[in-house]
Amino acid sequence: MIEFIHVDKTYANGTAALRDINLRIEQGEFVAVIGLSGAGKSTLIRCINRMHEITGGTLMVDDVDVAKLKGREIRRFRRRIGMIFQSFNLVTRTTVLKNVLVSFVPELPYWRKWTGIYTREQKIKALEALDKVGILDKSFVRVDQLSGGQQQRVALARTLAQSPDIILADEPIASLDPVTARVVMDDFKNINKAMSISVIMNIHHVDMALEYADRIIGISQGEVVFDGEASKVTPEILQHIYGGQWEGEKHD
Ligand SMILES: Nc1ncnc2c1ncn2[C@@H]1O[C@H](COP(=O)(O)OP(=O)(O)OP(=O)(O)O)[C@@H](O)[C@H]1O
Repeated sequence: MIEFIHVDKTYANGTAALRDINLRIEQGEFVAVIGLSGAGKSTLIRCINRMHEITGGTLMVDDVDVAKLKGREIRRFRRRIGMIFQSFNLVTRTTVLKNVLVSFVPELPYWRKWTGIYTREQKIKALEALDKVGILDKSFVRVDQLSGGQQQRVALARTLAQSPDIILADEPIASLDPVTARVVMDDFKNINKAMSISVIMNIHHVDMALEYADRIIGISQGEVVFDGEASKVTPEILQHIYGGQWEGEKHD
């Protein structure tokens, strides 16, 4: 469970990105965070794994008070939380399998880190993760020979291999065409449902958010202005979230 209790985030330059956020996200939910550019979506997501520090309130992940973690505890805590970015963050000049195996590096003993020797179990786990996202046949292909959608699936497999409880996804389909975006969203949904991994996704494609997520959190100027089931979202609610600037989905 993720719980925001009166959470504020003010950046060093004085920008108040999050104001008095109160949220409770249960294990296994698929949540889409929507709102105008600059509303605070990315900040909200990145506070959960402490890529950003909150400046007020309390943020709990299960029984962990995230702000109180120190040094090695932060690294251990982050192992439970996968992060997917718009830009995939892969090493493109090496194979798919090696990119997934990288997720085990923090667990390796010192000497194995340098030699890059992974155990049989780790290799099997990596291949299983690639199978789950449907690209097992690409395991020995170099990442730079894959399409954008396939690369995002490698990133997803890398995250899955670390057996996370939560996946944070920061605009994961922003650079993909609509057909490929749908394939990647299907992967997220399958993983969410089959493995009960919570997915918290910051997404600009409102139609995709409404179709795939169970719950929508609408953010405007750092505040939660809507929190409810995706099926209950109306054009009026979207107008409210987007400050009257909602004109329907643009497909480009
Ligand atoms: N490192 C930073 N330092 C100062 N201000 C920041 C920083 N990162 C974000 N901000 C500001 O905080 C506010 C929220 O930004 P954030 O990136 O969370 O919005 P967002 O809704 O994710 O936007 P987008 O959809 O464009 O990614 C914005 O006003 C932004 O300019």
